[in-house]
Parts: sequence; C-alpha cells; structure tokens
Amino acid sequence: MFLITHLSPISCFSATLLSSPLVGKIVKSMAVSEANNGRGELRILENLDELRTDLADYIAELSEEAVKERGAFSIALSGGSLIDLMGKLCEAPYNKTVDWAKWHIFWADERVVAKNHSDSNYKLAKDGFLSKVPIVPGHVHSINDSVSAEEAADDYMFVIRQLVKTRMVSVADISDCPKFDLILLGMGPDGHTASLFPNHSALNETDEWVTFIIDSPKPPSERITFTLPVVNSASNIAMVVTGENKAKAVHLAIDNIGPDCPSLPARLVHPTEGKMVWFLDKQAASKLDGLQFSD
Ligand SMILES: O=C(O)[C@H](O)[C@@H](O)[C@H](O)[C@H](O)COP(=O)(O)O
Repeated sequence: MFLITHLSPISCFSATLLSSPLVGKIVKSMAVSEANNGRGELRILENLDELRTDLADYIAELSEEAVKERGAFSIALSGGSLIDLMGKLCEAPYNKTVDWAKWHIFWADERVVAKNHSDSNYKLAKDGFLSKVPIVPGHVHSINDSVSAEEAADDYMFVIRQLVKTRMVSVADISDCPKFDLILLGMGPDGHTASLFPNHSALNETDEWVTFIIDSPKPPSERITFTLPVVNSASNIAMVVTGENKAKAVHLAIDNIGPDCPSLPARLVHPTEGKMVWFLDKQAASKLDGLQFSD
C-alpha cells in the first residue's frame, strides 16, 4: 500500500492506493514531467476549504518565483467555479504579501458577451477577485466585447503578441507561442477545458494562439479560447476540478485507459516544458483507479 500526500503542509488529507498503477503514474509523472509524458501532479484535498488554501498558496508561490525571476507574473484565468476557488487570495495574508503590481491578467477563454453581462468571465473575475486586490487596471487584458467572436480572437492574439514583444509574457523555447507563467483551467463533466470541447475542430487549431467558436455546447454559444499549443506552452498549468459530477471525466483525463481513450480535451492538456498540477476534491477524485480514501 502506498500513501499519496500532496505537497502542502496544511492540506493533510491523504489517499490510500490499493494497487500500484496510480502511484506508479504519479511518481513517474513527477519524475519525468520535464520530459512531458506524465499527467502531472495530483493534489487531492479533503474539502473545498483546504483546496482553496492550497490553491492560494500555489498561486502565491508561483507569483513570487516569476516576479523574482523576470519581474512580472502572467496568469490566465478561466470561468466557472475557479474564481470562487481562488477566493482566498483576496484574504490575509495573500492580499498583503502578493506583489499584485506585477500581475498581468489574461483569460484562457472568454464568452463573447458584453463585459457587464452575467455570462462574462471578465465580470465574474472582476466581481469575485480583481476588484478585491490591487491589480493595476492596465494589466488586466480582457477581450474586445464590441466585435464578432472571430475579430475578438484576432484582437486578443494581437494584444498577447504585443506583450510577448515586451516580454511581459515570456515566449516558449521550442515554438513562438506565448509562455504564460500560469494558466488556470477548470473542466466540465464532458471533459472540456477552457472553451475546447470534445470533438470540436478548435482542438485541431495549431496555427493560431487564440481561436473562436460559435457553437459551444455549454452556453453561451460564442466564445474565444486559447488553443492547445498555447495552453501546453505554459510554464505551469493548474487544472482545478471539484464535485462528483466530474469524477468520470477526471478518471478519463488522468487514468491509463488504454487505446480506446476518447480524445477528451482535458487529456490533451500536458505542458511541453512546464508543470501541471491537478487540484481535486475527494468527490472529483473518487473514480480514479486504485484510489481509496481513508477517513
Ligand atoms: O467559461 C467557461 O465556461 C470555462 O472557462 C469552462 O472551461 C469552465 O472552466 C468549465 O466549464 C468548468 O466550469 P465549472 O468549474 O463551473 O464546472
């Protein structure tokens, strides 16, 4: 029997593995993450409160490292439950200790609606996070909400290109893709992530950094999204997934399920040079192979 303990000292939940495949995968993936064949590090948290604290610690640490190394922290957000789960960053000690002036905010995906619309990921982040910490307004790179989805994707690519030129956003070593310090992603029960949905042609986009869709199965239908090459060029990717309704998708996205493995978008996320961490609560992790929870 093996014990996975995830790295944060405050998050003392552990899971027992009854068989070796999962632990083999975790150890292997952590060991070879730079070689790009793992599914990343798993952090399975006892409850949402612990997940919030662990996620805030993780983001704060990455911010500190990036600011120390290159004087800026480029972070891309998603929509959904993520913003609420990042909420501890607005509280002590993070609200005082994080170097907010160095943050540059982007969106891994955005719904093509007005910025004050209740569906807007910008509005969600602004109300739940950005308005509560001293981020420089000029460092918040939201999409152009007054044009079509296609134009909004082009505009957003242009914005990112300018920031890559000035190195506010780094560039990947082995492609010309932007290399965000951190991309935060959620996952739907169908395995979609950002606005990359199962069997959608957007999954095959390799020429553009940002693409658009007008037929999202999750409303609203019009969205723009980072493409897989951009997602996978990030220095760090956090996949934050909670709730029992995601357990099957988590299993399909992480476990070794053989050749018939469906092309689940979340499974296609694996950083080329960076690191990936899964933040899961017990419910979302409940269908992972060989995992049994000890109370
Ligand atoms: O704007 C969006 O719709 C998202 O970016 C999307 O990819 C989201 O992250 C997942 O659907 C998970 O959302 P929940 O965490 O709310 O389930």
